[in-house]
Amino acid sequence: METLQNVLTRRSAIRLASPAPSDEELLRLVAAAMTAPDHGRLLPWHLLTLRGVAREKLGQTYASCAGRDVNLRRRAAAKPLRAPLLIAIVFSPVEHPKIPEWEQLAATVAAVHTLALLLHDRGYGCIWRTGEVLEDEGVRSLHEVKPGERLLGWLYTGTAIDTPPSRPSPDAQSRLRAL
Ligand SMILES: Cc1cc2nc3c(=O)[nH]c(=O)nc-3n(C[C@H](O)[C@H](O)[C@H](O)COP(=O)(O)O)c2cc1C
Repeated sequence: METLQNVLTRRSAIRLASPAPSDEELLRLVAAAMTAPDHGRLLPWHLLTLRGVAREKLGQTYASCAGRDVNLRRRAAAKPLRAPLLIAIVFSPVEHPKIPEWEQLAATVAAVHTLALLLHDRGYGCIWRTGEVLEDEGVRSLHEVKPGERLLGWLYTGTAIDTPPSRPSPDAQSRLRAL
């Protein structure tokens, strides 16, 4: 796909079904996403894939965050099952004399968005999902998030079921001016 076309047609996909990329295909895409700009080449992030039972485990952890109400717990447990593959994003900033944490976060987001564009290029859909559960100790521990690291959410990944509603064209002029 031509780059401009890729960027213009990428959308967050809310409803996702199989197929999702295999581990092998995903590894190739992650290798390509690692070329995103990254001051100092610190690669201050890693990804975790959750498929099948791992998604169910995450659902159970969500349910325990949802309180006692059975319906709320059931709904929470089903959330990670909305896509065949969840790619968890873990931010691992390092102490660096010249590269502050915000730059490391920027590099991480650049890599994640590059991955989203590459998934789109391969015909897959995804959506970056976050929420209060990111701070939950059970969720952090399931993802083996260490002190000083931060779980940034998940790329829910698969094949988009719906055509997304159109979005307004961005008003680029309001965001770009000469000094
Ligand atoms: C850091 C980040 C977190 C996001 N978290 C959520 C989320 O929790 N739930 C959700 O529905 N969308 C989430 N999104 C997706 C945005 O809602 C989506 O990108 C936005 O609505 C624009 O839609 P588009 O990607 O189709 O252009 C997130 C996006 C980013 C970049």
